[in-house]
Amino acid sequence: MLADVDSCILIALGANLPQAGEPPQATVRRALDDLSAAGLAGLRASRFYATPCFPAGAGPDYVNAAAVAPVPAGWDAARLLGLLHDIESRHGRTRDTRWGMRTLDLDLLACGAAILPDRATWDHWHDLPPAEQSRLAPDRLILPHPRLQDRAFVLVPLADVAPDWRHPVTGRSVSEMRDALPARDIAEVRPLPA
Ligand SMILES: Nc1nc2c(c(=O)[nH]1)N=C(CO)CN2
Repeated sequence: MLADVDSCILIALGANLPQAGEPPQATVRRALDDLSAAGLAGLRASRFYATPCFPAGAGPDYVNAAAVAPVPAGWDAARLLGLLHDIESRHGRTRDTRWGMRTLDLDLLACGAAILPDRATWDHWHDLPPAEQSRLAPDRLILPHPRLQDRAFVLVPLADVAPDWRHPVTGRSVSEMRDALPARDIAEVRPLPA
């Protein structure tokens, strides 16, 4: 268990298209290595999971994982987001592909207990439809991620590495948010053999 989950970043990883002849699982593994090599010392990764594409039928099954790492000294959320975008592009991610198809998707879920851009805006934005959120914050610097509490393919892996992290707005822990999801959603998130 990490000493202080409040000073950690939480990252969600997902991929459902092969990249350079390698299956999604290999891309996710490389992305984790890239994150460590780029300065996220002490990064810890979840197990890998096979998950049905959301929305249903929009593409092949995903491989999803999550990672947690202490925020490196002097780094802010914008620098972290820049790094995630860099690693996505290195692994063939283009920003115009269809929503259900990704060679690699790295989402910054949270940066410690930061609420960005600020509490009042977060309260307003997080209730908006996802398309409207993306329009208002194209760089996705709404933190915590507005859909963090909704998705089993995010919360099940995240509970492997940060079950006790608490959402700074709602006060709910990762394991509480996971347990609030429909059992059927959780059952669909299947651990892959190591
Ligand atoms: N199961 C699953 N479905 C998705 C995912 C994902 O990571 N996992 N990411 C998406 C685009 O961000 C769209 N749909």
